[in-house]
Amino acid sequence: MDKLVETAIYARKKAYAPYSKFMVGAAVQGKSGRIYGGCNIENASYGLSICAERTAIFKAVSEGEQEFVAIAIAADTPGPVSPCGACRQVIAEFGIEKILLANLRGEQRQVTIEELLPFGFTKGDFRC
Ligand SMILES: O=c1ccn([C@H]2C[C@H](O)[C@@H](CO)O2)c(=O)[nH]1
Ligand SMILES: [Zn+2]
Repeated sequence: MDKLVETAIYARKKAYAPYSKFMVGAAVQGKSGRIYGGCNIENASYGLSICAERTAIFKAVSEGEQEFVAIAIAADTPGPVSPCGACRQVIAEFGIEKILLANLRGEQRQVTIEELLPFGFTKGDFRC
């Protein structure tokens, strides 16, 4: 199995999801080669919860990584997990080209950000 998917599955085990009980893991690889894992972290004030994808990307950025090779996302879903709109927007921000969606049954699908977020808002939209 792809190492990035394996890391996402491992990161999922750390999820803090007492409310939804839906555990998600992600792993992003920076151009430096380093891999950063992330999990979803929920809150009693539900809206403050953060997804696994954004945890992983924000961890990486806070470590100085701003260019990425790929991201993998994994959850216990019937098919490969589909990231939420907020995470699609953050993936688009960093132009991550290789996006691997996976589940725990070993099903995997590679998609592009254009497929996930067609006609998305980008920094190009407010530069005149
Ligand atoms: O791609 C996804 C979809 C959902 N979640 C989290 C948010 C919330 O904690 C829980 C249920 O939506 O799953 C993620 O982390 N990533
Ligand atoms: Zn999300």
